This record gives sequence, structure tokens and C-alpha cells, in this order.
Amino acid sequence: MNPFWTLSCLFAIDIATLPLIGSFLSHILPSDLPLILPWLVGLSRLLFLILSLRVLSRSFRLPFHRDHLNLYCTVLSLLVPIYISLTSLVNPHRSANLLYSWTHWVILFWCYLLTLISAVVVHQLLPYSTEKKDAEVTAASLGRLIALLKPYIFRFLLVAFFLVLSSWGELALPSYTGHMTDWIANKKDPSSFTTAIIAMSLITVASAVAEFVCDCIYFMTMSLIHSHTQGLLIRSVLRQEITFFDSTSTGDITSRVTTDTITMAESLSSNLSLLMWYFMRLVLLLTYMVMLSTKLTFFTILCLGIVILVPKLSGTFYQNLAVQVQQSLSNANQVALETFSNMKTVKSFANEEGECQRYESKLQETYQLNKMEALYYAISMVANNFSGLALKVGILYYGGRLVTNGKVSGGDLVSFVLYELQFSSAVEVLLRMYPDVRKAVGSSEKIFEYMDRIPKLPSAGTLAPPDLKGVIQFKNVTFSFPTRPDMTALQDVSFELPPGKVTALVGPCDAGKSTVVQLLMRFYEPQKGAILLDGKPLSQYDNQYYRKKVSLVSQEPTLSACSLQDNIAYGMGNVSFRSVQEAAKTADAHDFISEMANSYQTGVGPKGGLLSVGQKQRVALARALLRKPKVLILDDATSSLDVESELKVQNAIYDQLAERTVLLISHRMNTVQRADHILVLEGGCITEEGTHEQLMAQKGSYWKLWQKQFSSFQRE
Ligand SMILES: Nc1ncnc2c1ncn2[C@@H]1O[C@H](COP(=O)(O)OP(=O)(O)OP(=O)(O)O)[C@@H](O)[C@H]1O
Repeated sequence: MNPFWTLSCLFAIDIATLPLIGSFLSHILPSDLPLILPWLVGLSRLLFLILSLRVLSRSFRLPFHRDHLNLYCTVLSLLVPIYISLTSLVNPHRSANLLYSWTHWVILFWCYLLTLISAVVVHQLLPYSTEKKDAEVTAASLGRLIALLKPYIFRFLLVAFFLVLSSWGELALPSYTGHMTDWIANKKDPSSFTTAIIAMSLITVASAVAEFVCDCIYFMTMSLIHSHTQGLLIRSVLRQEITFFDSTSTGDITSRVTTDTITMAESLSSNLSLLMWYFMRLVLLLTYMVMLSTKLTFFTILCLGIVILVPKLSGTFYQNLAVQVQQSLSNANQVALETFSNMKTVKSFANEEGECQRYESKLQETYQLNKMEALYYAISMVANNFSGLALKVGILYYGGRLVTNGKVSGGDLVSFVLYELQFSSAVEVLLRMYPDVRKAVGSSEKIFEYMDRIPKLPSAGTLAPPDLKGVIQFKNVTFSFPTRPDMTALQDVSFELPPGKVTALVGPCDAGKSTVVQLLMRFYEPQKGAILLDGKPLSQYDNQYYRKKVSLVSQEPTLSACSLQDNIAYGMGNVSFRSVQEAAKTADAHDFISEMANSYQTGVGPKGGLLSVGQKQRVALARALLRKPKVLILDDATSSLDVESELKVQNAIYDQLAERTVLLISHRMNTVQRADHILVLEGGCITEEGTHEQLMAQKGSYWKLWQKQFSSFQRE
């Protein structure tokens, strides 16, 4: 339906229900409560409008975002009660005249006009970001949060049992106080006084013990859930395809796994426990209050509308801002992370000041959002406190009248007032915590976004043949990176890597050599053509099997912050020290490792920062060789080795050729010269292929590459 008709429906509902609400409430309420009536009519009108909005939004298009429409409904509904309350201070006679003229066309006209003006102002001041989550997402996150707690249902039942027990114990005390008041007033049997005192003492002790057990079980369960959630999150992040990591910053991911889970866990531990605690109290208090006076309780429930609606409306903007603040913090973290990981580059360009300014400008953005967040937080706090106070005053006022009319006994009144005081403070606490709980839901939304993300990977293969030959074939492969779909990195590329041979891939920078490697490593899927291993598409092979059979050594290998032995045996589980040593010897790494203080147990520092690039390359080569791969890919893997070291590594690789297929990528033409077959890649296409001698005789691109390198050597 057209948004205009949606608004018209809302208007019709308002005009139709307003007289009914007014006459119903003025009929059931005592006539001596003139100031309460407009507020109850206003709140009931608001309730109707918001419920109608909810129903309409399911089937029809809304002209504005629902949060904004909720705000406009609040303005429309509360304008008259505010006006009548203010008028009563100055001119009580006029306010009495206004009491029953809600549906007068002049009043309606002014209400709608002022709401329209406030809508224009709000629209200008608070443009609603499209990135913000709407209420449905929050409800979904709440459902997911509950699903997280499901496996611990037994523990929560125990918590609930002790919670009821301790709350009941605490709430029984006012009832005994009421009995004692009656005893004092009527001077009954003295033994009933002693019984009441003993019962009160026993109930207090039992309630304290129950609370202790309840807290212990609850907090232990919550810390268990926290570590379980972090585990699940890291699993789902690691499951994602490479494109996800290409398009999501490390700072963002780190922020989800650390900051967001901590915020969620803290809120769940402290706020949720309080929320449960006070909610249980609220239920029990209401039960006791109904037992004491149905009328007074009915009045209390009517006023409850204020305390439910106000935080809902004030909390919406606060929650949206909280999401933006977290995003901005994550952006600032990303800058810091980037700076720390590129420390050497920063220092070598003396750009410390530049990096500081970049970080500070991001912090400035966060600060601006924080200021807004603080403002909304304060507004929501004031709104919550005010509504709590209004509730307290209203209940005391009406309760006092019932007592003076003799409808409630003296003892019951004392009990009711004590219950009512506890009830108001419980409502107050619930209101105070409401924004925090919403903040936790805000954090959990982003966590669940990652947890529920289905990796865009082809279905897992099962092939794991024991006798793999290692023939690789590229058949008319065309590929663009998903993050740059308009740029073709490989165009109709076809070649074969035969087993027992070294095939070299050469070409100028950005020709697409590493792209070939990334496709071979199954980081991406080609859009056209096929890549086969022993005649079968790569996707049909079992992932673990494939990773063991195909090993890559890249130009800038990354090592983990553990010992050299652990780095060489990375991902292999239990392997003998002897085989680690053998792999290191083949990769010409054994000598420099033996010279280190703790030999193979020496730590390499974060990202292998304590080793030179040449040493890192040899350790990475040993790591690849230890797996005894059928296909070995060397992507400029020996570029930082000296001539002697490179020769040793090359000899070792050529000696073990019978066991494997080798793809060698190098910018050093003398390394390539020895290969059995050479492929020349230019602009994502294979332009030449053959042996060194054949290609040199052709005097094509390969020959030019040689000439370039030869002339640069001569110049040097
Ligand atoms: N992850 C990526 N996302 C988007 N584009 C990429 C990505 N990796 C590489 N490219 C682009 O693909 C093209 C080919 O890059 P590639 O790294 O394969 O070239 P190369 O021949 O290995 O270069 P070099 O010899 O300098 O390492 C380049 O234009 C590069 O910018």
C-alpha cells in the first residue's frame, strides 16, 4: 500500500479510538483524579497508535522509519496531557474545561500541526542511517541470545528455582510486617508476635543462602557461555572464504572477537542477572499486591504503561548510536593495528607524527559520537527516572484515597505500601538497566552476523586417492578477484604441470603469476574454465587431503610466534624431531638453526620478526617439504637467499623431483633457466612457452625479460 494510505489508516484509527478511550477511562476512574485522567488517556492513545503501527508495518510500506514514527506518535499523544498539566498550574478552571475536549477539532488540529512541525525538525536533526538495525533485527538477536543459553537449560532452571526461593523469602517480610501492625493495633495473642519474629528471621537466613547459591551457579554458567561463544565465533571466522578477509578489516574482526564478546558477556553477567532478579521480584510483588487490593493493583498496572513506553522510545536512539560508536572504535583500532604491524615502514619514512594524526582524527570521530551517545544516555536516564517518579506519586495518591475511604485495612495498607515501594524501586532498576541490556543486544547483533555468515565456498569434496600422480591442468581459466570484478586477472589461461618436472612461470609485475598460485591453493574459484588435479576438479578433493598434497612457499612467508621446530611442524600434529631436522637440512636451514642459542627451540618472535627474510624463507621451505607434498609451489620463495644458498635449495629440489610436480615462480631469470618447461604470463594471458633455449631463440617476451635483467646487471 502507498505510504500515504498507511498514514491515512493511522489517522482514521486515532480519530475512531480516541473518543472511546476517553469515555471508557473517565467512566472507570474515580472523578477525584482530574490530573491523572489526561495522562492515562494520552498513554492509552499512544499504546493504540504504536500497536496499530506495528500491525500496519507488517503488510504496508511506512513513509518514515518506524523509530521516527514511534516518536511522532508520542508527541501527538502526550501534547494534550502536558498542556493540561501546565495549564492547571496557572489556570485550574481552564484545565478543567479542557479535560473532556480531546476530540474537539481545534485541539486535534493543533496536535497534528505541532506533531508535523516536530517531525520536520526531527527529520532534519536525526537523519536515520540505513546501516542501523531495526527492531526486527534486535528481536532476532534476542532469539539468538536465548538459543545460546539453551544448552545450559538445566543450570538456568536451578538458578530460577533458587531465584524464586530467595525472592519469595524477601517478599514475605512485608506481609509479616502487616500482620504485626494488625497485632499492635488489635492487641492480639502475644505468641503470634514471637512466631512472626522467628519466621521473619528464618526466612531472611534462608533467602540469603538461596541468593548465594543462585549467584554462584549463574555467574559460573555465564563465564562458560562467554568462552563457548568466543570459541564458536573464532570457528565461524576461520571457516570463511578468503574474499571475506579481503573485504573485512582485521580491526573489525578483532573487535568482534574481543570487544563485542566482552561487552556482551559483561552485560549478560551483570545486567541480565539483575534483570532476572528484579523481574522475578516484580512478578511476586504483583501477586502479593493483587492479594491485598485488586483496585490498587489495577491502578498500578494502568500506570505501568508509562514505564514500559518511555524507555522503549528513549532507548531506540541510544542503541543506534551505540552501534555507530562501536563501528567508529573499530575503525580507530584498525589504524592502530595497521601502524603497529608496519612499524618498520613507519620508522623508515619518519611518519610517526602522520600516523599519530591519522589515529587522532579517527578518535576525534569516535569522540563526536561519544558526545551524542552521552547526551542520549542522559536523556533516556532522565526520562526513565521521571516516569518512575510519576508512577510512585500516582500509586501513593490513589492508594491514600482508598485507605481514607475505608476500602483497605490498616495492616494491608502497610503491607501494600511496602510492596509498592519495592515495586517502584524494581521498576526503576529495570528502567536503568534497559539501555545497557539493549547495548548488549547491539553487540550481540554483530557477533551473530559473523556467526551466522555462511561461507561462500563450493560444497566440500571427498576425493582422497592414495596414489596421487600430481598432474595439474588449467583449462581455459578466466578469473577476476571478487573485490575487483571489473578487472580480469587471468584470461583464458591453459597449461599443464607434469609430475617429475619443474615448470617455471615468468612475467612482468602484475602479470597474474601469484593469482595462478592463489587459484591453485583454492583460495578463490575461477569464474570460467576448470583447474584439474589428476583429471578431477580441485573442488572434488577433500580439503585436508588437498592441503597436505599441495604446498606453497611464498615470497613473504608468515611464521607464528613459537619455536623454530613448531614452525616447521606447523599443522602436522605429532612429527618426529628427526623428520623436522631432515626437512630443515633440505631447505638449507639446519646450519643457521644449529647456530642459534636454543637451536630448534629458539623462538622466532611475532610473525617471525626475529629472523631475516632469507632465514624465514628457508624455514617456510622446510615447513612445506616436511609435508612431502605431491605438488610444490615456490612463489619467489628463494628471492632473498644468497647465490650459494639458492643453489643448495635448487639442487635439493631437483634431486627429489621424481616425487613431485614443481611450479617455480621467480623474477631471477638464472633460477628459471634450469626449469624443464617455461610459461610466460603477460597481462593475465600465457603468451609464450617452451624450454629456455627455445624461448631465447624466439626472441619474444622471454628474451626481452632476459635482456632487461642482463642490462640492469651490467649497469650495476
Ligand atoms: N586479493 C586481491 N584482490 C584484488 N586484486 C588483486 C588481489 N591480488 C592481486 N590482485 C590484482 O591482480 C593483478 C595480478 O596480481 P598478481 O599478484 O597475480 O601479479 P604478479 O604477476 O604475481 O605480480 P608480482 O610479480 O609483482 O608479484 C594485479 O593487478 C593485482 O593488483
